[in-house]
Amino acid sequence: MTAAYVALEGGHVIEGRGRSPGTARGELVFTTAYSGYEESLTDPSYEEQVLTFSYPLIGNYGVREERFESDRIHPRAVIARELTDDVVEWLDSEDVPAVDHLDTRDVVTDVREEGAMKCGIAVGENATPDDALAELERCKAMSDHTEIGEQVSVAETTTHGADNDGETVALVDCGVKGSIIDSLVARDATVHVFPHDATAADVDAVDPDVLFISNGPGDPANYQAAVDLVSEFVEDTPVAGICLGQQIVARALGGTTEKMAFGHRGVNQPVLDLESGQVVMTTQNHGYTVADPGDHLEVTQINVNDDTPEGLDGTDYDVITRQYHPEANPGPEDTLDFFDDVLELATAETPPAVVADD
Ligand SMILES: NC(=O)CC[C@H](N)C(=O)O
Repeated sequence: MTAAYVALEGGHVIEGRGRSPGTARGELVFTTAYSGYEESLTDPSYEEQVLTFSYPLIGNYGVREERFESDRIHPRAVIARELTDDVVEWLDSEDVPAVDHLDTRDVVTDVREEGAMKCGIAVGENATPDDALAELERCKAMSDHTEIGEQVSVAETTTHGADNDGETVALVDCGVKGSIIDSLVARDATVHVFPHDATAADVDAVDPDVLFISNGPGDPANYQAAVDLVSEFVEDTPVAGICLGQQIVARALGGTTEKMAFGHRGVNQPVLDLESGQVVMTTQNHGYTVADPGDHLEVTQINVNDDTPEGLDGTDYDVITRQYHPEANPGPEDTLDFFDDVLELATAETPPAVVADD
């Protein structure tokens, strides 16, 4: 075991036990999820962040690739009270620094009180507090990661469920989780996954029944191409979105987004559906929120803890979005029917088949 230091914005340095060596910097956030570490670590929405697990033991059921949401680990570094050897081996194999044996209650309390903050990490035989402080010094604010979409998106368009008979989905990949694509393909959709900066002509070429904006890391203000795409399509094509997708859709329709103090990350965030009065448990991972939905969207679901918008519907256009993660990986499966609703919206817009009248 080696030395490990975590330098927090403001200069406070916490000492821990080094498990996977290296230096890193990023926005310090925490998740309260007590399982699902494989899904969280491979969720592209954690790009440029340092993930603290508030649950004290991480790795107790091993590491299995079939649970991965993408092909790599996205947080820049990982902090937990206790990491198992299995998970450390995985982090080490991808050069992701890891620290344990520190009081994560202190880290979480700091983030809750001060908000998500920059941090610097140094782990290794000769690591020093100054190395961690030097990383902190170089850490950018999340909103300054203007090219973050490029870091996580596909380079070329790919197609999933090509042999399916259902709806055609044009999914804009701003850092999509694999289980979102799987949820659509399992419902017989053909999903064309486009780079985050796809043009209207690219998307038009597949004649989509619905334009779907994915989840993804960073500030929605840094995804102007996707915002423009929504504006161009929304009059004629149904639009759906998850998490970053909800934020992008709101920005495209005259709404605004803002940074939250420390965000929502966990698997037991209660959400109230304003029409049915039903509360569902949801899985979440976001640090921004829709501040004002604008004139073309209405809030249909809210977070029970802080009233922030969790679901939006179009008032003038066919639009449906969620701030939480209905694909529920990890998470309770209360919300999977979102994908049925999206495909129903898409079906409704499909012009009736022309039947020969002979
Ligand atoms: N999971 C997501 O799509 C996250 C959205 C956005 N990056 C946020 O932090 O709010």
